[in-house]
Amino acid sequence: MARIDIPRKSIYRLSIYQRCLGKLRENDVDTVSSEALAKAAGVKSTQLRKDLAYFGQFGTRGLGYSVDVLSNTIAEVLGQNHLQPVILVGVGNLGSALLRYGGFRKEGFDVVAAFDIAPRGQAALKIPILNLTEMTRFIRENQVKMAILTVPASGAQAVTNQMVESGIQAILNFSPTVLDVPEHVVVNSVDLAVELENLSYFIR
Ligand SMILES: NC(=O)c1ccc[n+]([C@@H]2O[C@H](COP(=O)([O-])OP(=O)(O)OC[C@H]3O[C@@H](n4cnc5c(N)ncnc54)[C@H](O)[C@@H]3O)[C@@H](O)[C@H]2O)c1
Repeated sequence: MARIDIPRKSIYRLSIYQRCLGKLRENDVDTVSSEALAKAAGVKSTQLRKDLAYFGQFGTRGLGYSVDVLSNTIAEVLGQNHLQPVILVGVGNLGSALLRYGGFRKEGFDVVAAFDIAPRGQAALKIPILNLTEMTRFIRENQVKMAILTVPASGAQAVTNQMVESGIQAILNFSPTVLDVPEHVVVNSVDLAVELENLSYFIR
């Protein structure tokens, strides 16, 4: 499957479809029409069909999609069939708040360790908080491919370089800086200020 040719927004929407399918599963619903699933996901049904067409032929005309088959396929595409190990770097206010959140595991992500230049023991966090000097060895030994970056902007690029050299291929970046990474590495940046700014436009 040529992942490269699939638009990133389609991959985002797969996660949204997967959440809707999860709710249908909880309610013991076996099949769903593309219109109903699209409506639940907040997209047009043409968009849904186009997104799913990247991954094969689903659904039967008039019958809709099998909730189980579609959900399992999306899980496979998104790599949710096994727990994905993730590390976090920068255990300050934001980093430790994220580490205290226990919900990533049920979404398929296992935050296995966190790193800091000045690690402080935080028993409540339940995972090892290690010195940054141990990061490369840890990533290689545990074949970690994903990282969450919550260091100050000044250190973000250097940490990123070290992560990428060690084998990290996907970074969820909270640092307010544009990261320079090689082509095979994907960065998703989150900036709550941008989101707030966008909302503030609509309340005028
Ligand atoms: N994207 C967002 O919406 C959003 C929201 C809040 C904060 N942030 C950003 O997240 C980052 C962290 O914010 P915070 O409030 O948690 O800061 P903080 O100062 O509380 O924590 C930063 C932590 O990173 C560690 N650190 C510093 N340099 C490091 C390095 N080179 N390698 C490893 N660890 C290092 C520090 O020891 C500290 O524990 C900042 O860049 C901030 O701007 C982003």
